Amino acid sequence: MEGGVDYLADERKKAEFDVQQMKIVWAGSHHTFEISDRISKLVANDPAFSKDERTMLPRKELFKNTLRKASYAWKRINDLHLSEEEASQLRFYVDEPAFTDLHWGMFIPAIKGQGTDEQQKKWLPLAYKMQIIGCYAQTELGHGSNVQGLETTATFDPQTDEFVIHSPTLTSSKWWPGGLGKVSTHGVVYARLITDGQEHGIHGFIVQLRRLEDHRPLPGIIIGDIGMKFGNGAYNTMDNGVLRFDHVRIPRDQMLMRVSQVTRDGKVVQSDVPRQLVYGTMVYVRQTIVQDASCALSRAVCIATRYSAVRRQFGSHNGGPETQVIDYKTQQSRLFPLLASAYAFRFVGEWLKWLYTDVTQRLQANDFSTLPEAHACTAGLKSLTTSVTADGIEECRKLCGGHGYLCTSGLPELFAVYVPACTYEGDNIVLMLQVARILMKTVSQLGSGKLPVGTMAYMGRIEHLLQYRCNVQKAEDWLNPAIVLEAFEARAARMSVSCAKKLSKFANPEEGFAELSADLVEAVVAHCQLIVVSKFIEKLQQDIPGKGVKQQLKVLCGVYYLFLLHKHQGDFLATSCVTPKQASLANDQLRVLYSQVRPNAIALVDAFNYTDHFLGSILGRYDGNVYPKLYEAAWKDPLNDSVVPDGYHQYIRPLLKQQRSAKL
Ligand SMILES: CC/C=C\C/C=C\C/C=C\C/C=C\C/C=C\C/C=C\CCCCC(=O)SCCNC(=O)CCNC(=O)[C@H](O)C(C)(C)COP(=O)(O)OP(=O)(O)OC[C@H]1O[C@@H](n2cnc3c(N)ncnc32)[C@H](O)[C@@H]1OP(=O)(O)O
Ligand SMILES: Cc1cc2nc3c(=O)[nH]c(=O)nc-3n(C[C@H](O)[C@H](O)[C@H](O)COP(=O)(O)OP(=O)(O)OC[C@H]3O[C@@H](n4cnc5c(N)ncnc54)[C@H](O)[C@@H]3O)c2cc1C
Repeated sequence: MEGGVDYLADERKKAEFDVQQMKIVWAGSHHTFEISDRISKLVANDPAFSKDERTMLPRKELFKNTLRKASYAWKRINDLHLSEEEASQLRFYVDEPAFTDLHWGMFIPAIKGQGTDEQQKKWLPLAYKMQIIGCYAQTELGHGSNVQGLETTATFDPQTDEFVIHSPTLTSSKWWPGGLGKVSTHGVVYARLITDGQEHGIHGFIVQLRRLEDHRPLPGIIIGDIGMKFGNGAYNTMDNGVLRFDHVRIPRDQMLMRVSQVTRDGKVVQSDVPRQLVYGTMVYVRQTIVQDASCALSRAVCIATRYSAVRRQFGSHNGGPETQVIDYKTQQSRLFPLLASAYAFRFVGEWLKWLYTDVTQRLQANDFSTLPEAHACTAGLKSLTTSVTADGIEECRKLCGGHGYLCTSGLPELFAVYVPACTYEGDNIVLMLQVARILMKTVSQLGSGKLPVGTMAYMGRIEHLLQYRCNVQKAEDWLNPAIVLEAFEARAARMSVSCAKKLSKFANPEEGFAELSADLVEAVVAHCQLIVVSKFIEKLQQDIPGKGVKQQLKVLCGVYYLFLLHKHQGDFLATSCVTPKQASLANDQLRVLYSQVRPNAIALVDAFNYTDHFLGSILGRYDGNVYPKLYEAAWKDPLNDSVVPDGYHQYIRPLLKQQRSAKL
């Protein structure tokens, strides 16, 4: 803290709950809090992990710096004998996208999920020790969303017992895989399997890309980086790559064979495992992306909340201090729903992690029954949470006024790094449409006696939900979770049923689906919001220790669902789930809740336990010492290295001279 002064101390004194206990709720457990707290400080206190100049560095220097940090991080992980959990926290707090994300986050999970026991035994030890570095090479120049449209081929050659990996067209070039451009030695490459002239769909293959001796591409391989991406610094620390194969040969046992096997004589044998498991790595990563959304949103909210308490504009009485901008109701109505969303996404992310772990255990026991539920939840929640988070970061920038636009606010880089989350791991609309298919299938089966399960179980009460009338009579009734849940269930069910009815009028269901796709996406949003609301309410049913902690979470939960109700009141009114009067009462109650959040706002963002290093924001500093630090930082800009700028003699002086002579 600057000179020990805490400019936000008065704000911190207003807190009505035990912040330390809230930190544990946010972290998930004492255990995860302890690891996250220790590792974040370890990173923050190590100058080798400084990120001060990231937005100023030219690409080559930026990238080399990322390599240095990744290699140093690996050294620290080994020197300190960190566990897998600690190592992953260390990478997280280093806070710089790098090839290691894809190595640990996709390459290894792909081998674990789609490789046979022997393949895992052979490849995983090498990958765990980073003796090989891998990427996930699925997307191509011509196709990303449409995985079945990928063009790279893997043709089995029975003569040599090898696959021939080939890029037959320009559009079949692999394009986008992170870590591919300059670093990876290996990739899990997705390609169309061809044996004996017949196609057998998309499969994953482990392909060596670069020589381990000198890092040069293997014969037949062209490989490079795809170029600069959005923003300074930001995601440009990542070497997203392009890759082409010219008849590259790999041994047969490098096809990932858990889902299907190719025998020595070229026969394709399907195992009991459903073919969708080829998409399994994406399910895993989508689930981590939901958890990551709460991190990114909470970061932006932490910056905007602290700065809103520091910043004063207008409202001085008799020469007294001006009003803190956080006290403006408009500021609260934009900021507090995002604060509540950060907590909501945290809890739904926690639940999704549980769901994913449960599905994985079932898969190991050959129980595939919950795979569609896992697919629907990860796809839908990934879309919902990343869209809200990307928009939320931008809203936080606006909430910080002009200073939010400075790189030193941390918000521009956070936005630039985050916004591709709406696209990678499945374009958000494409994923919503996947959920729409599952919703429509569920509605169509309602009369058949097959009861919907999991997050679709509410559809089983369809008769009741179609008859439902909300009985809210006064604003406080909206604090009753049972009333809220039913209103959200009825809205989601009615929107789905309405789409299903319209769909049934089309002779060709695919045509109908395409025609109604915008309405379907709205129905999916309603369904996914219901999941988030219900998981927040479930969280509140747990035993949550700590003075005032549960009460604060109840307030945030109320803010979350009432804000949604207000924002989407068109849906609620059009489906007759609430009356105009009830919608207005919901908004009255929302204002009451905002005033309850206000004294706790700073403590609620302190509970994220972010170090100043991780936040990387002068506006979000823990001590609130914003102005002197902004002023100081301006002088560090390279443009201020000299009083007279480079180019003065060439461009400014002749201009000024010309104006002088024109006047004379
Ligand atoms: C990665 C980093 C992770 C951790 C790093 C560690 C530390 C860092 C710290 C924190 C980071 C935390 C989080 C991550 C943050 C950053 C991430 C960093 C980098 C990002 C990497 C991004 C990588 C990629 O983008 S990889 C490429 C992803 N590509 C896609 O997602 C493509 C999208 N398209 C598809 O999924 C499919 O093609 C489709 C589903 C749209 C269509 O498929 P198909 O043509 O087969 O069509 P359908 O007929 O519709 O479907 C057939 C049936 O299959 C079912 N289905 C579809 N998908 C799945 C699935 N995934 N699982 C199960 N089932 C599925 C479908 O329902 C149909 O079923 P039915 O019963 O027959 O009807
Ligand atoms: C930063 C970043 C990192 C990435 N990392 C990797 C990686 O490591 N490995 C990898 O393999 N890939 C990676 N990708 C690729 C990524 O997975 C794809 O870009 C993503 O899946 C979207 O596919 P697309 O680019 O084909 O989009 P497109 O499908 O071309 O989308 C373009 C537009 O068309 C719309 N659209 C497409 N299909 C439909 C439809 N059926 N109905 C309605 N609208 C539709 C979309 O909504 C979108 O608006 C990365 C991408 C980015 C941006």
